[in-house]
Amino acid sequence: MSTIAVDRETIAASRYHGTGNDFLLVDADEPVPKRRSFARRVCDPDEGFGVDGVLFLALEPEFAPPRVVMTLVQPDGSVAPMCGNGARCAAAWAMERTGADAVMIDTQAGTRPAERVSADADGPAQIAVEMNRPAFDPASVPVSADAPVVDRPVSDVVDLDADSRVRSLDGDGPLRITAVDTGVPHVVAFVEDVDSVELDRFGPAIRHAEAFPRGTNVTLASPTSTLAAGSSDSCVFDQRTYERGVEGETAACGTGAVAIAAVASRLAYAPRSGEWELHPPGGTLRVRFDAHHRAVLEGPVVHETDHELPVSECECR
Ligand SMILES: N[C@@H](CCC[C@H](N)C(=O)O)C(=O)O
Repeated sequence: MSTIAVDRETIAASRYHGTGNDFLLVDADEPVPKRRSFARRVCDPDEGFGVDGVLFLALEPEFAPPRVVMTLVQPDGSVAPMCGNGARCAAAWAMERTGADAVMIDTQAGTRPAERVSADADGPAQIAVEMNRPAFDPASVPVSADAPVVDRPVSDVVDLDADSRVRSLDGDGPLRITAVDTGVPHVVAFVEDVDSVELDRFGPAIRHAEAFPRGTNVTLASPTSTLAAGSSDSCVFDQRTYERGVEGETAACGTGAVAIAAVASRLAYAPRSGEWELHPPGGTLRVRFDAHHRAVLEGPVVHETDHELPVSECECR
């Protein structure tokens, strides 16, 4: 095996989380030539930190606002083009280094402006990031179908066995799914109670369905009382997401939160304007759409710990 010489004994890394979706953040200047094996190692819950991914960040402070190039490498070594909570953590990291309250995040799914929306000394920073415009067309998701997968019976894409069957939101008939791209693909299903679903069985079946040639994240949503009342500009949903690349459920997913808002709006479960409040297990995320139908995702970011990782233990030479 070839060895790339590095003159450093340790790699600096910081652990952040956005609403419980946690990441190790590493400056792209750190000597990590083998990013996939590094990510597999440090994301491992036994040998590493058990985080949901590694964000390699290249800061470009000379611009106004400062820019940061973000690459997310996931626990399975795959690279995801976009990550809502990761982008919010990357923004906080860049803001700490530059003192700026606004930054631009360059992702593989486009450049995303981010800003600090509160500087409350007593609570976590609230960071908002402009997200991709949700797209339902088959080429964007992508879906191997001629027509968009919008409000289709789940049996159109996968044959779930009886134990994994979940009832639809109205409780009458099979589960219905909608596929949407929010920077990464999501399949959204509305159910009566997200906690009643065996997501560790239901998620992988859809995530690996042939209909999704690049795989998909699987997001469940159930409305809380605000939507049931049907009377508010603000809609509140419980959220659970099974993530591609993590191959498991995460405490929160930003692109999933935007996917819920986009699909709820498309299916007329919710008003097309106003603010959505999403409750994943890790906390609260907010989504709103601007005049150009671009989503803005907002929520807390916490800088948890700083680490010096021995190069020799990182499989990164
Ligand atoms: N947790 C993220 C999404 C990360 C990417 C996803 N796992 C994929 O591979 O598509 C978020 O907050 O958006």
